Amino acid sequence: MDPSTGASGPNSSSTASSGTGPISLTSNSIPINSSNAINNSPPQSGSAPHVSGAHSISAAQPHSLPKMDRSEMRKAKAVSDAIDKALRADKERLQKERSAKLLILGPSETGKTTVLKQLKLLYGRKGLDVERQTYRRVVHLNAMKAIQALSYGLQKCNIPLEKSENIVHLETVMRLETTLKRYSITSIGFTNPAIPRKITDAKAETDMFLDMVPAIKALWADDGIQECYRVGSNINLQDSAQYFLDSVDRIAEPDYVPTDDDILQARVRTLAVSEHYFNIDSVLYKIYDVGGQKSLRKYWAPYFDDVDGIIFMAALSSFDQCCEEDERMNRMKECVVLFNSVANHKLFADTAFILFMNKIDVFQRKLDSGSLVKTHFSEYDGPNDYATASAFLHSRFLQQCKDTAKQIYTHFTHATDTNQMRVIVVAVNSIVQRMNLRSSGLL
Ligand SMILES: Nc1nc2c(ncn2[C@@H]2O[C@H](COP(=O)(O)OP(=O)(O)OP(=O)(O)O)[C@@H](O)[C@H]2O)c(=O)[nH]1
Ligand SMILES: [Mg+2]
Repeated sequence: MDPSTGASGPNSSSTASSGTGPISLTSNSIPINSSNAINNSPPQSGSAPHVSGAHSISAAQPHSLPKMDRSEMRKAKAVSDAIDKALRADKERLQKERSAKLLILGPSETGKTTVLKQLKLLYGRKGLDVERQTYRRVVHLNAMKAIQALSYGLQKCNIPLEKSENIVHLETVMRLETTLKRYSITSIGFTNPAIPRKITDAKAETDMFLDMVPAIKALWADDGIQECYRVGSNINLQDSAQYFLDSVDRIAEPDYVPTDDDILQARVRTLAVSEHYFNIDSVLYKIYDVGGQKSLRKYWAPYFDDVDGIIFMAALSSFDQCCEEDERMNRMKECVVLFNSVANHKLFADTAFILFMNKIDVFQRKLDSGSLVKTHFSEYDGPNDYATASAFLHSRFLQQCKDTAKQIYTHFTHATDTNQMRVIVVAVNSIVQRMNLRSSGLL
């Protein structure tokens, strides 16, 4: 698959290519409630020269100027402070005028937090450095969960192990089930010091992982497990399974530090809505990442007011998966239902609506390994190739819009690919800005 660059248009789609040249965007990622949220932004044109002029009053005076007495100095200082204050207010007002609120919505595991990580990488001052060390344990847990899911999948799909001597490893992995359940990784457990120590004890997790390394390596090399990886679409396996299982030696190194790619591949379930600030092309974006599980969707509504843009994430690769919460429901069909309720929401009538058909790489891999779209969408009678099948699945979403004039901008995305996301974020920014100008009557 070789995605080609193209501008996205209303109710049409595009896939941005990797490797496009650098972009000239200034960037800032500012933590919530940060008092320097505005001050850290680049100065607005016209304000800086006045600020320096105002400050010169309290600096040492040149000899040629008449001397001021104390009361005159105080007055001058008061005037200077007042000018500073007015300039600050002006700067904040200008900043607010060039700001946008963006929600990232969609079901669980569609890649919402991954897009946010990319924004941190592309526009954050510290990239992913703040969380890098914490991800060490996440990576170890992800690798253990991956081999565990494959071991259970082996039984579910009735596939025998290639080497009988690996049975002992299979038993080791199965025995870990209850232990691993305790170590469920969520965005709350990830950051909340109030969570019981056992769950946040990174050393215990890493030790457990190191003990399991021989079992993980032996099982991952077994043809039975490999077969299960190829054919098991419903064994609850993370998309990053292969990435981490191929990297076991590297991530088991004593001085292992997660790379940016490791962090993008790592899976942490989001439980609480989080707010993030980014300065993209001099526009201050307030971006919300939400938890996509069904039980968490009731927490989305309070954020629906005054939204300038929505990125709705759908996983193209979920066409052959069932929902985690309800095994009888197809994941993509459930996603289409959710899309219907968001796209037709009355509060979003004038909101820029961007649909990310994500995980194109996993989708391609599934088609290549013989998973048939027709098996899950009986009305589909086209060939099982990327172009036709993705267009069909995309049309399921577009059909949901009751307002036929509503513009849905689609991108076919690979959210773990930073080069592709760099191009797509620029396109999203321009869509949101265009919609803003239009709704304020300036376009
Ligand atoms: N291969 C591949 N993996 C992806 C892609 N996008 C996201 N992932 C992986 O999918 C997993 C889930 O992604 P998240 O960003 O955590 O999903 P989410 O939508 O935030 O899920 P919730 O927080 O539960 O709502 C992670 O392991 C990501 O690395 C993609 O385009 N390709
Ligand atoms: Mg998330």
